[in-house]
Amino acid sequence: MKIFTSAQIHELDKYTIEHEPIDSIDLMERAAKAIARSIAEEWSTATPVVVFAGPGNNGGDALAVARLLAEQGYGVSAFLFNITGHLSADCAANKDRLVSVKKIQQFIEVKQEFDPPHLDAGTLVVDGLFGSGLNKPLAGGFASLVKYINASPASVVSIDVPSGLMAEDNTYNVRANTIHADLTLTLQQPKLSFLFAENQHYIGRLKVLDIRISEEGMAKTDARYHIVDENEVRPLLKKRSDFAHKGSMGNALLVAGSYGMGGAAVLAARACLRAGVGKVTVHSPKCNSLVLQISVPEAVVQLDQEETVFSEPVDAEDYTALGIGPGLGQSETTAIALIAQLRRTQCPIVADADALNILANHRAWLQQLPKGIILTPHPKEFDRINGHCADSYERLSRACDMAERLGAYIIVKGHYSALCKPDGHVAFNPTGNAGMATAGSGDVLTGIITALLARGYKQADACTVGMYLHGLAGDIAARSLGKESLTAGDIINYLPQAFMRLED
Ligand SMILES: NC(=O)C1=CN([C@@H]2O[C@H](COP(=O)(O)OP(=O)(O)OC[C@H]3O[C@@H](n4cnc5c(N)ncnc54)[C@H](OP(=O)(O)O)[C@@H]3O)[C@@H](O)[C@H]2O)[C@@H](O)CC1
Ligand SMILES: [K+]
Repeated sequence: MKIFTSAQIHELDKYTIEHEPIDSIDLMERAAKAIARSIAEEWSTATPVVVFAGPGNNGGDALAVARLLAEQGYGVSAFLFNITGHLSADCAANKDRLVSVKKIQQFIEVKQEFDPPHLDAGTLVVDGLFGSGLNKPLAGGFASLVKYINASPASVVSIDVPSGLMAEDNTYNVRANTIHADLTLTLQQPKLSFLFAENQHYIGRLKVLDIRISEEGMAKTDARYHIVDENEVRPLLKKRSDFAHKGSMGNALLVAGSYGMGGAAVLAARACLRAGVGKVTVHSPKCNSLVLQISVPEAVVQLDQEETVFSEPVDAEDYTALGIGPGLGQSETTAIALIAQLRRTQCPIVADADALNILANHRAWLQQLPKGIILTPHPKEFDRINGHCADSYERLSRACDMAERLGAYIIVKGHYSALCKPDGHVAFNPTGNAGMATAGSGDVLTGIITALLARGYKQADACTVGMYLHGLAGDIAARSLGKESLTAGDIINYLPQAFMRLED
């Protein structure tokens, strides 16, 4: 699903009006009907409803919803904030329609002074102050109103966007002046800012309402961001030839593990095998010899000359992919071996965990990374490499810049892991759950992506399929085991079911 920016949504709105064709007031009515329907599904007509409408089309939606709910028998009070004396055309038209409906309990157009209504726990507030047209932080009376609503025990439904939240960049926004919704009914598609962890408590539950924005318009519009779905992943999966043998299914090299961190190498190797690779070799310090041989008998173990750390680059000529970093440690010996390994390796590479921490300690080396390298930082690792980011939007923007600058694929891991590609596009992964926030989960992802690269998937496809499978395996595991008890090993154990689901 493409994620359009506010400016693009505005254009698509116009495109739909011109090409469907439909009058803009009728498109608003379509949106309002979908919103009123969703409200009626959850709140009975016994619920007192207080609607707060702003001067733009978000307010227009809200006034139309007020009318529709009043017609259905709800007790509705509506407040329209017209401080500047200017309403959008469709907001003004809906004001007139609302006033002409005699069923509304109370309608007040606020021009100056405002005496807020009492909001108790049984009240439903419909927040239609601002949507995708918010262009600066809320201040003054609007900020006070938002704080008043947030402090009340009432339930809050936000139309399209919780008022005060920008649809994309909230880096310079005033977060205290943002509605905390229980439910956000967003139109057509989630907004970019909804995908960021720090915004979840403003949005509450999210429901996306289809208002039939022109399919043709959406297909024609290039979106920088999109959310991956199963239909995109299925055709990317490589079929196994009946004549496959282990030599034709990829030869992966994992450079992983140090003293006390042999488990990371084990997890990456097991995940790599479960992701369908023909052969895996694990290069690890001598101390991990036994643990690897016993835990992953399918893997070839290649021992470093050192007892406890990775110290010498490996000849990677015969391998079809390299995964490097899990449990590697950050000793200076390892750092030097790492950069030498990255420089001399010709096959596709995924670098994770301590490989990223080492790069963070030697930022000048970033320029020497081979083009097409895949980096898989979690937010803290990314900030270590790139410098502190104030929020997820800033981190995403910087990750995009870095991906373009280095010609790299950067997966910033999170609830919606974001794959930033060198061409500036970003793919968000929708699978996965909070149970996967557990040690070793990242090592498993590294193993999966290494396997896919080794099998011949292009970098972007290996990342997309790898993220999706990793999350899907975690989701299937969580259904059987619950989120609390989920371990990284469980993600590996459920990979077969994830593959089978996609191959169905
Ligand atoms: N395709 C779709 O998805 C459809 C979308 N629809 C709906 O349209 C909504 C977008 O409507 P919109 O463009 O009119 O913007 P909206 O959010 O109402 O605000 C604009 C007004 O707010 C003002 N303003 C801005 N910031 C401010 C601030 N900090 N403090 C004070 N004022 C501020 C701004 O004034 P300005 O600064 O421009 O003078 C302007 O007056 C969208 O969210 C959805 O609900 C549906 O109807 C149908 C199809
Ligand atoms: K809103």
